[in-house]
Amino acid sequence: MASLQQVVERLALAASSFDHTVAVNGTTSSSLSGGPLQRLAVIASMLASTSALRDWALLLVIGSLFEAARRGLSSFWISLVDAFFITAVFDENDSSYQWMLAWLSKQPSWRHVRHVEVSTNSIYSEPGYSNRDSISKEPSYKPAESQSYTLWYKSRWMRVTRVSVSNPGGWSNRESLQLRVFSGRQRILSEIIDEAKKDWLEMQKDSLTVWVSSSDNDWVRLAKRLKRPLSSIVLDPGVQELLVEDAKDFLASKAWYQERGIPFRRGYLLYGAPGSGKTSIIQAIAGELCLDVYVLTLSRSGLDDTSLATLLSGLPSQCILLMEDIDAAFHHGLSRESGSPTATSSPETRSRDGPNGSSNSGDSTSKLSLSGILNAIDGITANEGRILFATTNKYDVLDPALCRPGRMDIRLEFHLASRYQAREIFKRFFASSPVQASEKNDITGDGEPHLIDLTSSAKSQESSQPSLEPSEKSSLLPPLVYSGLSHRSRAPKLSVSELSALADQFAASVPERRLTMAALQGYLMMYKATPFKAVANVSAWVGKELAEMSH
Ligand SMILES: Nc1ncnc2c1ncn2[C@@H]1O[C@H](COP(=O)(O)OP(=O)(O)OP(=O)(O)O)[C@@H](O)[C@H]1O
Repeated sequence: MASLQQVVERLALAASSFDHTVAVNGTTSSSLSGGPLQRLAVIASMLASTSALRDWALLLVIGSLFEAARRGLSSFWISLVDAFFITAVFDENDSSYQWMLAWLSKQPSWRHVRHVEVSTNSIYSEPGYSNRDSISKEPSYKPAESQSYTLWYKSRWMRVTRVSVSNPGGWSNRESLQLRVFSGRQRILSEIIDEAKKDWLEMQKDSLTVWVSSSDNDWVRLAKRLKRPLSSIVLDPGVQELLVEDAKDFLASKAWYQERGIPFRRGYLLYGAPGSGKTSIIQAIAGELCLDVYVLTLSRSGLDDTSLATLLSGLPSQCILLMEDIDAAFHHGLSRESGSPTATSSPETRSRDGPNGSSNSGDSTSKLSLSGILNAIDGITANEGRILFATTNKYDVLDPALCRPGRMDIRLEFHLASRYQAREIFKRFFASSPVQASEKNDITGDGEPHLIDLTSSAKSQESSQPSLEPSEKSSLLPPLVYSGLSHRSRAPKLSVSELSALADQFAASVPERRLTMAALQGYLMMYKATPFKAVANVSAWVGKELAEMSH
C-alpha cells in the first residue's frame, strides 16, 4: 500500500505538469487552466490511481453499508417487536411498580432465576419468599439492575428488565421495570396488571404505605406500616364514627360531586391537645379505607409555592394527604414548646385578628406564601379524590382562609383525656380479646360499679408475675426512666366483670381533661401485665403528674 508520502509526491508532480504545459504554450490554454472541473478531474484520476486512497474509499463504503444495515435491522426489530410484543414500563414512583414486583415474585418461573437483588427492605417483602410480617427484616428478591429475565406467563414468553436511569438534577437514579410480552393482544397486559394489583392488595391488607416528599418534589415511598385497628383508639363517643363514616361516604360520592360541579376533595382539620390521638386516628382511618398516606411537612427547607403545587398535583386519585403540624408553615422556627402548650380555643371564639388571606406566611426565610398553600390545596392545579388531614396544636395561629369549608370541611377539636377515655383505654389494655374490651359492664345488675379489693385477690393474682416495677426495684437499682414487665409476661386473665370494675376504679382516679391519652398509655405500659397494681398506683401517679404540670 502506497504511503502518504508517495501520495503527496504524486500530487506535487501533477501540479508541476500543469505549470509546464502553460509555459510551453505561452498562452493560458482553456483546456488546462480555464476549467476548474478539468483540474479536479485530473486530480481525481491521479487520486484514483493511488492505491491507498482506493482502499480508504472502499473501507468508507463498506462502513457506511454496515451502519445502514445496522439501522435498518434495528428499525426492523422495533417494528417486529411492536407487531408481536406488548411492552409496558412501570415507574418506581408509581404504585403499579410495587404491584409488578409483588406479582413477579409469585411467578413460578421467577423462582428459577439465577441473578437477583436481595433486599431486606420490608417494602419488597413478598409472600413465598418472606415472612408476611411486614415489619420483619426478611430477605426478599427483586430483579437485579439492568438485568433481563425471561419468564413464561400463561404459555407466553415474556421478558422483564429493571432499568435505572439517572435523574437529571436529582440525588438518586430513577428505576423502572420494563415488561415485554409476546402477544398481539393488548388485553394480556391489563390481565397481568389486574392480577398484580389484586395480589398486591391481598398482600397489603394488613399494612399501609407511607410516602414523603423528596427534595426533587417527587413522592418517594418511605415505609410500610402495619394498619392500626380503629378499636385501639379511644375518642369521645361519636368522634371516631363521624370521621370514618364521613370519609367512607366521601369516597363513594364521586358522581354526586361531579353532577354538582363541586371539586371532589375533602379536608379535615384535627386540632387540640398533643398526644390526644390525632395522628393515630388518621393512621387507623387510612388502614380502614385501604389508602396510602402521603406526608407533607410544610416546614421542609426548600419547599416553595411551585414545588408545593407540583407535589399536590402529583398525588394519586385516592389517597390521604397528611399535613402534620400545619401551624409550622405559619411560624417557621417556632418550636412547640415556645407556643402555648395546648390550643383548645374553638373557631368561634378565636381571634380574627390573625394573618389575612393576602399576607405572607412564616418568617422571612419561608418560601411558602399563604396564597401558595391555599392554591395548592384547592386551586386549579390541585388534584381530585384526595382526603386532606391537617393537624395542629395551635389552632389560633391558622389563617381563617385555610380553615374555611371546602378546604377544611370538618374541624374537630381533640381534648385531653376524659374519664370515659381513661376507662376505655384501660379495658383495651387488659382485655384478653378485642371483643372483651368492647363488652359492657353488666356484672352487678344494679348499675353500680363493682369494686374489687385490690389488696387481697389482686395481689395474689399478680404475685406470680415477675415484678420489675420502679417502686419495687428502686432500692436495688438506680431510678429508671421507664420500666415495665417483659412483653412475654402475660396479664392475668380477667373476667368481663373484673375488667370492667378495675377500669371503673382506674377512671375514677383520673381527673377529667387534665392528662393526655399518651400519658395514660405511658402509665399503663408500666403495668402491662399487672392491672391490679395499675389501679392501686394510679392515684399516686396522677398526683405526681399534676404536681409536675403545675411547676
Ligand atoms: N385517643 C387515643 N386512644 C388511644 N391511644 C392514644 C390516644 N391518643 C393518644 N394515644 C397514644 O398516644 C400516642 C401519641 O398519639 P398521637 O401521635 O396520635 O397524638 P397526636 O394528637 O397526634 O399528638 P401530637 O399533636 O403531639 O402529634 C400514641 O402512641 C397513641 O397510641
